[in-house]
Amino acid sequence: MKLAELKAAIAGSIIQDSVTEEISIQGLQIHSGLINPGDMFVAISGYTRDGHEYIQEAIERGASVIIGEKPLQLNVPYIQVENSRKALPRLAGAFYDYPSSKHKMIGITGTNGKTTISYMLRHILNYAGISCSVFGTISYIINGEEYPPTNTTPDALKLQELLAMSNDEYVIMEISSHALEQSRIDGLTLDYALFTNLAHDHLDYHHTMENYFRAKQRLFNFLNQDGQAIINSIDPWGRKLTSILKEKKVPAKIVAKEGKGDLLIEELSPEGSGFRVSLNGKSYPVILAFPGKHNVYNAAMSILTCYEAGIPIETIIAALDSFKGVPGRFEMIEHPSGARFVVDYAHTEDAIEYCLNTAKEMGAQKVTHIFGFRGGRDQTKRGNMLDASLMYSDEVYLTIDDLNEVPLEAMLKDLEALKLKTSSGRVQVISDRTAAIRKAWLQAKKGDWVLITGKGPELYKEDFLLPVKSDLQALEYLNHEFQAPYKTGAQLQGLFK
Ligand SMILES: CC(=O)N[C@H]1[C@@H](OP(=O)(O)OP(=O)(O)OC[C@H]2O[C@@H](n3ccc(=O)[nH]c3=O)[C@H](O)[C@@H]2O)O[C@H](CO)[C@@H](O)[C@@H]1O[C@H](C)C(=O)N[C@@H](C)C(=O)N[C@H](CCC(=O)O)C(=O)O
Ligand SMILES: Nc1ncnc2c1ncn2[C@@H]1O[C@H](COP(=O)(O)OP(=O)(O)OP(=O)(O)O)[C@@H](O)[C@H]1O
Repeated sequence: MKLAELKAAIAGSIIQDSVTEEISIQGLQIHSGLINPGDMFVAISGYTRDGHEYIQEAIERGASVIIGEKPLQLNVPYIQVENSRKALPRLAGAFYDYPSSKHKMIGITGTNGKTTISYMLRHILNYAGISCSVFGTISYIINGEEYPPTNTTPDALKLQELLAMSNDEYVIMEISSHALEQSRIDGLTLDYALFTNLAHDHLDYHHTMENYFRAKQRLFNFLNQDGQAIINSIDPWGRKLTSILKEKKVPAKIVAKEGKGDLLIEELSPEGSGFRVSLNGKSYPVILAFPGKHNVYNAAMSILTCYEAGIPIETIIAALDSFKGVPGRFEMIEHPSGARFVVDYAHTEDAIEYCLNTAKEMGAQKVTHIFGFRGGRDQTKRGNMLDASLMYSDEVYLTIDDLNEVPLEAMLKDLEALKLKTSSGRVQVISDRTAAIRKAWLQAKKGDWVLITGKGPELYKEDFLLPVKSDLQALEYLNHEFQAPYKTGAQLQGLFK
């Protein structure tokens, strides 16, 4: 691509431009280590590092043009812009020929439910014969192929590259508040923008709930002219957003339980697997083999979005009937005794409440909750998460999700301090996550439910006692070992010491 075309995309934000000759740009990169000869390198001042410090490496690797935001004299063509992070989506959009315009775009934001809704939407669209890509926390699915994700929302460069790769009609994107703050989706226009809910999370980054909410609101600036907001107004922040959008005259459709709404949830069965929705004055029964009231709300958001996209309601309901669930979200495993083990990705107070409450409503007689925290991230939510856990469980094993470079001793000290604060006598700190799972496995009896939350399908970053890499693998391992006929109880005890 010609440099002139890329410069046109950032015209207005150029401060200094030493390049007069026409240059052909082979590729665009933000990481110096990925530069090939003839590429443009965009230096970004980051949160942990400064991309400008890697310009020399980029030049050595053959970068032909550098974009940055500092006044520099270089021996290669250099363009100084006001803000490199904001210039990046414009450059990337132009480089990949504005690929979002070739797709119907659905963006989903909110603290919880984004992944679940994106999987439900994909399932319904596919059922209706419509192809779609998904970019989110679990994976990037494009043209039917799965790719490991970098971030929940990819950076602006990766995002445009993925959009260009996709031949799918629809693209469903989870859009994190970080992405909205960091201009990752600048330049996109959305056909549908969904808001699920807001709960205490990521305050290490946003500091206050109001800031966090403001970041989420930005999503609705990306709606195209005919675009449609879809809001879960069962959530109080959703109701607040509805009023804000109304004032701004942004067209919004509303999911509600009672009162006014474009889709009303009626007659919710206690554990949530069966419910009715009312839409356009008609009432429809929906069967969802994926438990939890929270998943009813997710299904309602998906139904309304697909309905707005023109899929017949009968098709949508038939599709949901065969929806099997989402990896690591309320995944149930039966213990040989008949006890239930559940692996779930809950990592906020409200998600814990929903999950534990679902177990109660499904008949749990005793609930053991195994959960932990990620080192270095929002620590202000920990106490509330433990309170929520104690409200709905009989026994809590506090453990770790991953250390994230925090020393184990420091993490254990925090866990012990939390335990002391509760003074409930129902909390045990077990630093090794798999030891906690094993303890619960050995004690489980019919009627017991054990919920293991926080990691979902994610792989462990630490090495634990059991030779496994995830919560689900730990359960498979225990199931296998304890059913293997040639091992005596004593041998097994030895194995796990
Ligand atoms: C705090 C944060 O959000 N950081 C994000 C940010 O990183 P950054 O730009 O500050 O990167 P940096 O490491 O400081 O480096 C600065 C620049 O130097 C460049 N560099 C660096 C090293 C080198 O050798 N050469 C080089 O050129 C880098 O490519 C970068 O351009 O921009 C990067 C590109 O978009 C993101 O990958 C990165 O996400 C980090 C990994 C992260 O953990 N982010 C989390 C907080 C996040 O974004 N999470 C949300 C989901 C939240 C949720 O709902 O659960 C998400 O969307 O994933
Ligand atoms: N609508 C909802 N309301 C509250 N909690 C929910 C809702 N949907 C899912 N959850 C809980 O949140 C967890 C994460 O769900 P999901 O992965 O769908 O959310 P997410 O927004 O994609 O989260 P993340 O961005 O952290 O990946 C689930 O395992 C469940 O415990």
